Amino acid sequence: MTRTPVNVTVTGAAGQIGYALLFRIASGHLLGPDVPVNLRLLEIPQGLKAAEGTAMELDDCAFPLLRGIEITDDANKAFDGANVALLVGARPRTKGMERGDLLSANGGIFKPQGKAINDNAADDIKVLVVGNPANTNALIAQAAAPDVPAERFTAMTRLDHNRAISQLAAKTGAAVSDIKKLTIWGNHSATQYPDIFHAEVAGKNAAELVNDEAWLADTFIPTVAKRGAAIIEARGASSAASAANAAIDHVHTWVNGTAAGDWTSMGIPSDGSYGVPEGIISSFPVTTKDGKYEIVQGLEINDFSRARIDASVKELTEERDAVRELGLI
Ligand SMILES: NC(=O)c1ccc[n+]([C@@H]2O[C@H](COP(=O)([O-])OP(=O)(O)OC[C@H]3O[C@@H](n4cnc5c(N)ncnc54)[C@H](O)[C@@H]3O)[C@@H](O)[C@H]2O)c1
Ligand SMILES: O=C(O)C[C@H](O)C(=O)O
Repeated sequence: MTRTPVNVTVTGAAGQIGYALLFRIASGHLLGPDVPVNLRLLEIPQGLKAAEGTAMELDDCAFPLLRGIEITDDANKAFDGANVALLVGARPRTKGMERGDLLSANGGIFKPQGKAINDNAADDIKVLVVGNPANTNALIAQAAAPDVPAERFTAMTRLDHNRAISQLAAKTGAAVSDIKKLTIWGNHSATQYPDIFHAEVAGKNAAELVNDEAWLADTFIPTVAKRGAAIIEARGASSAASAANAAIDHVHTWVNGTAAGDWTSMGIPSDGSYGVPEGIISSFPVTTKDGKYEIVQGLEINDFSRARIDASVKELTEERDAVRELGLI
């Protein structure tokens, strides 16, 4: 049976994440090995020529699943009929710059893109915001798209989730595939809280196995939360291949489901669960099935976790208030 191609729009297609992302989408890693795709690449006018070069390379791969590529600087065209939108294009943080500084610079990008999604995308559109500050950019885009169900707007904390798995595997000597039920709470920023109290390492509770609160507080949490800055310091540019990989993981899991006995982390509009104010886009533990996600309920939150979740949520509410004052939501 021939499947109808899925329209996947990528903004910032000529950037470094775009370059690491597009080839994996076209080769079937985003949606599955039997799902054909049409790529729509949105760039600013200065980025169009480089996007055309990337499209030439995509052609040269002769990917069987890639049915078409369109390149444009017009958001209405880029999101026309889009089923999946990866909002990557933004101004990356550079050395010494705090993510809060990016709010106004990036707000101007995500409001019009949210409106273009509202007016043009397919009814089943799923949006992942990667461009920083990702959670609040997702909120801006979502607020500009009142006709799209709010839960379709998500922000990427999967890179943080993957980083935390890798650090925990290194500490315990376990394989990454043995680590389950890890959670990133809050903002994709240095205040995020990677939580191992419910995580399992080969079926054993991770926090009990590690049994080292000093390592948790002084090594694990800061290493995961500041990894983005450490990569900028080392590479002179923000993470690209690992970010693209996490974007692939996020959408693949959203569409294809979480494995039994595991969950993932996604930045999603809060429904008030775990005391996170309704409406802000915060990272939660979620399971996914049939293209929908649900927050994992009933987890006991200890005092150590509560203080850290609250701190990250406070930052998110401050970002929301700031963009509200700027008239962006
Ligand atoms: N959420 C995460 O985990 C995570 C991880 C890594 C990077 N990021 C963020 O992803 C974003 C992109 O990173 P990058 O390294 O690819 O940056 P980059 O500068 O290499 O590429 C960004 C691209 O976006 C384009 N662009 C800018 N404004 C645009 C607009 N209005 N419409 C369409 N395209 C536009 C630029 O022309 C450029 O080609 C940054 O904000 C970065 O901080 C997020
Ligand atoms: O913080 C950044 O700008 C870098 C990126 O979000 C990352 O986590 O690698």
